[in-house]
Amino acid sequence: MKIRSTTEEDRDVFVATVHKAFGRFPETPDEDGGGCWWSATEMDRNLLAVTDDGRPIGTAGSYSFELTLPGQVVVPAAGVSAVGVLPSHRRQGVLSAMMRHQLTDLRERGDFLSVLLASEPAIYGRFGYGPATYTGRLTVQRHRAAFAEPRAGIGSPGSPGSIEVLRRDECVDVLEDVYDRYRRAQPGALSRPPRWWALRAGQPPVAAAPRYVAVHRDAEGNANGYASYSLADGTLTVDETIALDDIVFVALVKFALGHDLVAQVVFKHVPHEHPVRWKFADFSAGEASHHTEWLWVRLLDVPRALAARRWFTDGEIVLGATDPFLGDHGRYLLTVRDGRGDCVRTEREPDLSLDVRDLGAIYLGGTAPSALVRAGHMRVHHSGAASLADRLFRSDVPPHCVQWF
Ligand SMILES: CC(=O)SCCNC(=O)CCNC(=O)[C@H](O)C(C)(C)COP(=O)(O)OP(=O)(O)OC[C@H]1O[C@@H](n2cnc3c(N)ncnc32)[C@H](O)[C@@H]1OP(=O)(O)O
Repeated sequence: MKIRSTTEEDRDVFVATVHKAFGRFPETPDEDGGGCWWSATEMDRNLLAVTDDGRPIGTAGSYSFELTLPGQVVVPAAGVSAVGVLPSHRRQGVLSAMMRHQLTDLRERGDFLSVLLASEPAIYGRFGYGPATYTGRLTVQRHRAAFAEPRAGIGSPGSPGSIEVLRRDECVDVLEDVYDRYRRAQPGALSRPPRWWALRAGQPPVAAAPRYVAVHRDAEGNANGYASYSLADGTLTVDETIALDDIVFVALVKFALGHDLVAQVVFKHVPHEHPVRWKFADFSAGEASHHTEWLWVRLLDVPRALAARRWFTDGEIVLGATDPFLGDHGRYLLTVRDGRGDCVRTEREPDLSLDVRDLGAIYLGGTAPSALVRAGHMRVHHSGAASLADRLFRSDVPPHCVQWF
């Protein structure tokens, strides 16, 4: 078996192989490639595993995304996707070989972070990825959806905005623009490169499936939020509610819950701790479900990654980090002053010892280090180390990602 990089000429064989691995059939693309999740794949970043006589048996791709870090820092991140090994060739180390090849390639390209969505959570920890953002659904029965008066008087119904209902195809430019402004301010969010919108790749509302979109505008008529939705059998399902502030978010939630001929509204991608649940007079009006990890993060260069994000508490910590898959072990001194982190290798004794996968999990501030200490995955070397790490690694805004890739 050998692993090789692909070019545009390999697109058909790459697409056929990944579909065979997933047991699915490639949809026939329409004229502009609409609706095919794989259409935006970047063939100069992909790998193909082939047998000695040249038959393809495995695939691994990566997109050139941007990721927003705590403190609204936007950095490049490789979005690993389209990973598959033919059912006839599994559990023989093909994926492990592709992961090693891919991580080495990404480092050589200068990437210091890679991210993915895992088809099964058991797969990627061994390769150094940890779950860093979480998502869930909020289902609200309309008859229970009375709103509480804001006790501080902020965000009351009179917010001077308007909503227009458009078909997805009538407002793609608006969606692209609002999403882009949203994701730059939201830790954990990924870019949706223009190519994704042009090719209608991914899932709705990027994919061209029929959708209505409630576009929210401010008093000057500038779009500052949207909710893309569909309605079937009395359930209105919102794919994503993207808002530039909380007042717009609530306006879109109210819009969805005000829709006639609807018994319940399912809001996808609303994390369980989202403040919108406090907006209901009955706290339990919104039923949280489908809580799951979403974006997995892998640090490819620990000092660069730690120096890239912003920090919200001054202090210093020594991390003893092991990277069993890439055989890279080290002690790192992180010093935070005025929001900036400086990270260097050190000989000092660690406060905390951890696997690089757990560093990926805590990196965006969405997983508390103390949870991983309590789970027995991180070792503290003195009694204050877990709370020190909790204070340091938290994010100003909880990380969240709605992008599917
Ligand atoms: C980011 C994405 O694209 S997610 C999509 C991932 N792809 C899929 O889910 C498609 C269907 N599945 C597959 O194609 C394959 O089963 C893969 C890609 C998940 C695994 O490929 P393989 O070549 O079989 O993996 P490989 O043999 O290298 O396994 C390495 C280790 O991971 C373990 N492993 C691999 N897949 C799984 C799994 N699904 N669940 C649990 N453990 C797994 C193996 O047991 C092995 O463990 P070991 O080192 O202790 O022996």
